Amino acid sequence: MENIIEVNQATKIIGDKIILDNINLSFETGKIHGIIGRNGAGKTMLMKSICGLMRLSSGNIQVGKINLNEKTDDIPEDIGIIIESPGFLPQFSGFKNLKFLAGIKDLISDDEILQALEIVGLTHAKDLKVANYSMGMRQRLGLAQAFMENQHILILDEPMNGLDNQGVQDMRKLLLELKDSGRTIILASHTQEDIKILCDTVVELDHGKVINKETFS
Ligand SMILES: Nc1ncnc2c1ncn2[C@@H]1O[C@H](COP(=O)(O)OP(=O)(O)OP(=O)(O)O)[C@@H](O)[C@H]1O
Repeated sequence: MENIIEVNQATKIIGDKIILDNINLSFETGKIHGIIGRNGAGKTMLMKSICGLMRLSSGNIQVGKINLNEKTDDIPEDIGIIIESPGFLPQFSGFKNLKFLAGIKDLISDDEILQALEIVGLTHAKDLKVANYSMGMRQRLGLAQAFMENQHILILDEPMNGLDNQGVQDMRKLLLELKDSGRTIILASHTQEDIKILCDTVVELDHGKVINKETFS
């Protein structure tokens, strides 16, 4: 299998602080890749760099055909993202929120939005205001937003945050289904069990450095 993402000597310095320190990683297509590490290790910053939301100080990240380096402003199109809590407009329904977001790129139809809502189990709540969604429903809507335009890479920073036990089980099942549909998922988590159940590989960061890499399958 090919690697859909290659991180080469990626370094990020803010002020006098080294946030990412010469990171070299490759992420194989169609797998779930875990990123672990204590608070402040650099997980979110690495994910933001891969999405093109943060520019590297040196090194580069190849995402499909796009090369992200200290000079590029490109944002890879094929990436769906959950970083921090997904923000929605609470006064509008789940469907309207997705329609609004889909309207930015205008790539998908209402039917495709409805299909994404069905996959995450929100068909029954599609017309309910997001203000009345539970935390788990918002997380599901966040996931729908991340993959509804058929993005092949999903970057998910602690998507289980705030979910109850059932919500976590449902989210795990969804992530495995998305993997089975060919997506590549990068998942930051503080939960050992999520990593054990979901991930094919895991990388551990500490102080912006890779301190351990494992491949399970
Ligand atoms: N805008 C910023 N300016 C300067 N330093 C920052 C900025 N954002 C984050 N940092 C620092 O970068 C380091 C890595 O932060 P990051 O958010 O990637 O950690 P994390 O591994 O995701 O942690 P957590 O588990 O708490 O989410 C931390 O030391 C943090 O203080």
